[in-house]
Amino acid sequence: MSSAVKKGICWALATLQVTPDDIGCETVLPDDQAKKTIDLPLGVKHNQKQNHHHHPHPHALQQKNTASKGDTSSSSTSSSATASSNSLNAGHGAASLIKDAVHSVVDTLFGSEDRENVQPRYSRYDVADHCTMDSCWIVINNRVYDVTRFLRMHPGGEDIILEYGGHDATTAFIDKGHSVDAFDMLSEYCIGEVTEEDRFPEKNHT
Ligand code: HEM
Repeated sequence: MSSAVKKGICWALATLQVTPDDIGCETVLPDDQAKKTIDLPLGVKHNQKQNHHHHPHPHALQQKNTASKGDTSSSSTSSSATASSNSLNAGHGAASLIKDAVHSVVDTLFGSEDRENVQPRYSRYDVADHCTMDSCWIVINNRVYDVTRFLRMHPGGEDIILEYGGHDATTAFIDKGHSVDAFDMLSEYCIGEVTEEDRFPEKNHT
C-alpha cells in the first residue's frame, strides 16, 4: 500500500477516533490535523480536543445491534449512518473521500454488516454540554438522543425533559410508564451511544 493511501486511511480513521496504532498503521497524523474541528450529526460542532476519554479500540466500533432483552429502542439505520458522515471542515469532496475510505477500512476490518452498526460515541461529558432549549440531549439506556426539536411536541411538556437535558433520563423516562408509542419514537431522535467507559447498566421497561 502506498504511503499516501495509508496516510489517507489514518486520517479517515482519526475522524472515527481510531488511532493509527490501533490498526498497526505507522503513519502518524500531524497534531494540527488531528485537532481539527469536526462536524457531528445535526450540525453540532465539537472539538476533538475536548474529548478527554481514550480512543476506543476498533473492537468498540464493532458494536452490533446488541438488542438485549431490556433494549428499549432499536438503533435506527439513519442514526448509524451518521457515524460515517462525520466530516472534517474540508469541503464535501474531501468529506466523501473520507467517508469512502472509512467505509472500506471498516468493511475490511469488520465486514460491511458491522459498518452499518457503527454509531457515533459521546462521553457523558459531551452530553452534558447540551442542556438548553437550543440543544437538548438526553441519555436513555446508553443511547444519546437529541430531543431539541421534540421538546415543544412532548405531551408531558418541554420543561420536564429540559430538566434532564445533558443528563441520563433513563429512570425518569421508564418510571413514568411511557407507552409503547413513546418508546418507538425514541429511535427517531437517536444520534449515537455513550462511550464504552461511560455505560450504565440498562433498565428494563416493566
Ligand atoms: C425522547 C424522550 C421522550 C419521549 C419520546 C416521550 C414521549 C412521550 C409521549 C408520547 C407521551 C404521551 C403519553 C404516552 O404515550 O406515554 C409522553 C408523556 C409524558 N412524558 Fe414523555 N417522553 C420523553 C421523555 C420524557 C422524560 C425524560 C420525562 C421525565 C419524567 C417524561 C415525562 C412525561 C410525562 C410526565 C408525561 C405526561 C403525560 C402523561 O401523564 O401521560 N417524558 N411522553
